[in-house]
Amino acid sequence: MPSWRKGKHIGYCLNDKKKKKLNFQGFEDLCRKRGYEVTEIDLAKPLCEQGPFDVIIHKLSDLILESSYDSQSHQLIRDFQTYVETYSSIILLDPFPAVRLLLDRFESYRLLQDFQKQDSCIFSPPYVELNSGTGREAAARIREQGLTFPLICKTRVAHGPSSHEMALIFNEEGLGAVSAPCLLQSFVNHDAVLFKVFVVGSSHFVVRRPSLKNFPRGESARRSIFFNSHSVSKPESCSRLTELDEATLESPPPSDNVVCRAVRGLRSALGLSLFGVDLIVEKQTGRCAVIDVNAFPGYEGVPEFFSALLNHIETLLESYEQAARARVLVAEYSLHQRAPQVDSAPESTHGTDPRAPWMANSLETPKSAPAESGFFTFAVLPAVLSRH
Ligand SMILES: Nc1ncnc2c1ncn2[C@@H]1O[C@H](COP(=O)(O)OP(=O)(O)OP(=O)(O)O)[C@@H](O)[C@H]1O
Ligand SMILES: O=P(O)(O)O[C@H]1[C@H](OP(=O)(O)O)[C@@H](OP(=O)(O)O)[C@@H](O)[C@@H](O)[C@@H]1OP(=O)(O)O
Ligand SMILES: [Mg+2]
Ligand SMILES: [Mg+2]
Repeated sequence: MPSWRKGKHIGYCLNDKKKKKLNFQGFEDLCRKRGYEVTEIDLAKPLCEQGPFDVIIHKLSDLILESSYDSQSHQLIRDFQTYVETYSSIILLDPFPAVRLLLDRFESYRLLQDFQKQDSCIFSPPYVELNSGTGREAAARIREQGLTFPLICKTRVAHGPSSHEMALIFNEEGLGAVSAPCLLQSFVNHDAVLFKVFVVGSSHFVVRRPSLKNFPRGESARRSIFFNSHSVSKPESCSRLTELDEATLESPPPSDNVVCRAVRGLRSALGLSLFGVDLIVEKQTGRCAVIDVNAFPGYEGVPEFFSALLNHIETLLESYEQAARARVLVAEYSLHQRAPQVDSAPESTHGTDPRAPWMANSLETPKSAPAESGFFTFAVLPAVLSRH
């Protein structure tokens, strides 16, 4: 067994629905088979009695959201965060600030707008944010921004049952029913096919799903359509809204190159390991649009999920161990350099030690490297450097 695996402890914290849906017991079994200790974390008990942990996997989205208005949840999240900060060697999948960003569509769509400026391989449909106000104000904002109907209305909160309630709006009158805070996004015709990209560390998997059918562009007299996103884009979804009115050829998926660039860019911008990106291909132009980003999605249709997750964890553990070893070497080296020279190598040897420049550079990389330079620079090395 490699040294970085020895005695390692993985904790996880998922609600019953998530555990059941993922059949998470299968992951526990896989981890134990490879020699890991695995513990389901009980948030009602002090974390320090359940650890120490090397890795913690969680989907605490419910609790993070509740923590903004419920004092008990607030305390639980604070305790969790304090624990993880105190034991900075813990690899947390995923960090709270990045998860929090995805719980708020205003935040995540702003990030997508910025992202499309850097890489035009994808676009994010234009939208307006509505914090408050009436339909009339919404109409004014839409005209101001030059958005055209149809529009899709999404709640600001991106997680939880009510966050999946949406509306398709075809005219100004329909705006009367929107309730803020929400956003109104341009509807993009895409032949009723959605591509879900499920990301696990440096791997990703593309799964085809049903999606909303095409609608004529421009304002029309049609009544608004209210729907739940889970009734249109789940593998088993069977809705009139996903039945195309016209016969079309099966849409090809976006190119590997586009998907890879989008995933790499978003992973780096978000600093997340476990997330999903919903892509659609615009019918008129063939351009690829990102319409949704989800923290720790369902991975349905990805039989390799557990092995990919464990491989990712092992990659992180191994690089943490390597970085820790490098730090020890650096510390030893500098001690050695400061120590009085007695009878060891001649002084000049220290100055020309080939390890020295490499180690100095490697330690400076995280501070100077741009965030786009990849997941390891963004998410792993800073944590590695603060580990010991
Ligand atoms: N801008 C758009 N243009 C066309 N169709 C869209 C657009 N945005 C969303 N859709 C359709 O609406 C569905 C739900 O939208 P979205 O993915 O934003 O909702 P969600 O509730 O966050 O989904 P999830 O369950 O993946 O978190 C999509 O699967 C797609 O069919
Ligand atoms: O479990 P499911 O398969 O329904 O997973 C869904 C997940 O529900 P969860 O709460 O159980 O994780 C949803 O989370 P919340 O938005 O509600 O946070 C969201 O991420 C969907 O995108 C996932 O559907 P998918 O995109 O994978 O099809
Ligand atoms: Mg979605
Ligand atoms: Mg979503």
